[in-house]
Amino acid sequence: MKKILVIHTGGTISMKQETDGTVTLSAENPLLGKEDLLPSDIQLFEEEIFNLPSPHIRLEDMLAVKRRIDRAQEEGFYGVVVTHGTDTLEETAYFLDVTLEKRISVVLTGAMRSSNEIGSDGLYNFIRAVITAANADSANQGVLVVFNDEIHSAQFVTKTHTTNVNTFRTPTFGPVGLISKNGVYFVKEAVERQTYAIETVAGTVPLLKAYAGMDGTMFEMCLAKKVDGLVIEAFGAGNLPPSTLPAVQALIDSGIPIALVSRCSNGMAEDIYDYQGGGVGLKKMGVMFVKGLTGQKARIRLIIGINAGLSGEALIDFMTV
Ligand SMILES: NC(=O)C[C@H](N)C(=O)O
Repeated sequence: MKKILVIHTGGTISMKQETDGTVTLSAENPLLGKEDLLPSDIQLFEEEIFNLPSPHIRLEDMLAVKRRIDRAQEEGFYGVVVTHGTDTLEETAYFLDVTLEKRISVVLTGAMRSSNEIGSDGLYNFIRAVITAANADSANQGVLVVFNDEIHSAQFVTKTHTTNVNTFRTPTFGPVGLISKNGVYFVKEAVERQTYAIETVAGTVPLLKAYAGMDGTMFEMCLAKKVDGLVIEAFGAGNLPPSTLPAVQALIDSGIPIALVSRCSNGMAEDIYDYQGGGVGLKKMGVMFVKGLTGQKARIRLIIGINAGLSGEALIDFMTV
């Protein structure tokens, strides 16, 4: 028997549609008691640790999920499935990927259509996630996200569509595997990663997106608020308008770590352009170029780095791997 722990956290997968078309929290989780739909060698243990729409999920909640999975590893579970709202699912998945010293499979899933909507994807995704968690190859992968018969790594997956069931994509690198009618197939090996077992998630780390004509106002506000770190979604390969530079420099001078990603949905930020505001100058100023992560994941990473006590060169190494 393969014992799989299911941690329900809420989201559309556990919601229902009202007669007026609005979608709300359901008092009873519609996924409970579906073991009959699974292969007979899988035994489910389900816990509803919260029932939150995922815009309500905080870093503290992600830490609570991580701690429950730590215990599950000690309790001898074969794997863990986390059901979660899709809005912030990628952030929780990435948080777990960087903080869990993982020895068993960990799979996140959710739904785009609530439990009683026509074509609801919740139960289907749930069953496929459990089957993936029970697969022998899944433990060797990082934290996984299963949607619509695709398996994605937590590191690069992102929600790309507001309502489509095929919303979770991995833009630059593609999925790591798929679930067919007969089995689970991985086509990529997991990238070697170092994990950081943090105990706190303190700190204010805003995320700013660059736009044409941006000036230093938002950066000055961050300085005035004494933020603990900042993530910038810069243009293209990693560039900013010249008018932001004095404020960016002031933040760096006051010791606030700044990480930079691209606002493009494909590729990675690099120091290529050597004009005013270009990546070459930003890197020389001390801005950390993060490879391939979205802004929201770079923010999770910077908070983890800060709470792991990293600073200076160690923080740069952690952020720029
Ligand atoms: N599809 C979903 O789960 C979206 C919902 N707003 C949530 O994240 O909780």
